[in-house]
Amino acid sequence: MSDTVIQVTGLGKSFTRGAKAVDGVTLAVERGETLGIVGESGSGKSTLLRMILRLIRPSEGSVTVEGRDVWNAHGADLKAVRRGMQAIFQDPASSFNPRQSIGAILAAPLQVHGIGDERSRAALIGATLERVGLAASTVSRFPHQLSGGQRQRIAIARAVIMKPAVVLADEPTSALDVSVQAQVLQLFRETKRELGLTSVFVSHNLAVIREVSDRVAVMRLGRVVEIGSADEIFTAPKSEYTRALIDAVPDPFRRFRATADQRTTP
Ligand SMILES: Nc1ncnc2c1ncn2[C@@H]1O[C@H](COP(=O)(O)OP(=O)(O)OP(=O)(O)O)[C@@H](O)[C@H]1O
Repeated sequence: MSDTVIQVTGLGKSFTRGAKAVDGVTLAVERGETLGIVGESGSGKSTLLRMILRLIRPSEGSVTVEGRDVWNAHGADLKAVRRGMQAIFQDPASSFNPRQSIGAILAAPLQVHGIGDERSRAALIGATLERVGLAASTVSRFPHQLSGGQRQRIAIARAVIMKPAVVLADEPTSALDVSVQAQVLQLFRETKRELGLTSVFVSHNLAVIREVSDRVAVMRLGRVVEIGSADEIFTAPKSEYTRALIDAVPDPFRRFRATADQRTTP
């Protein structure tokens, strides 16, 4: 049975100058799945994600999350929308207050939403740090004292501590070294599975998208040119554009494509 968590319908955005950044996008994300959004720089991935997140107001179309109209919610509904949807961005250094300890950074959303008392919040923060592979003593540290990978672990902790239904990630590993990137992606996947989260994951990096996605939407010039299971997209892309994107990736993927071609050749 389908259980749609995010429904995007006819979503578009025109900035004052230039062509439409996002142009008539319709898609659905089912409970527990990760939809990867891939495409070249400027294809509209971040704008689409930010419209879902209620950060950029759409010029047209609608977004519902768990049945709530994100852009027309008020009062308790709006609070539920905000709480139910958390984000992870590329560079947490810029989204963390450098003067706040990690403990304060993780406590802030709980305080804003009036969750728990000081004691239960401290326990939850400790457990969440453990979940993301960091020592409980990290609470007394500051963002600049952590590595890029550790900061992204904090970003994941800050997102999941709210027990959201949905996590939206925009290039969360793009600023990290490849080996650290792999660890953070693995943590993202594990956390997502354990908590049953629904997610949308934006990246220009096909290898990253393949690693995390159940389904993949390929964007070009503000539109979705192709959407399908990760396997379909990577082994049997329907659109010429997707094929060209995959072929443009060096080595491992070219080999991968070659194998797929052999499989489809009688
Ligand atoms: N605030 C803004 N004002 C004007 N134009 C914008 C704004 N934000 C984005 N754009 C334009 O909208 C288009 C889509 O940008 P967007 O950042 O969504 O693409 P993207 O696929 O996420 O690219 P990247 O990977 O480089 O972030 C681009 O042409 C961009 O220049």
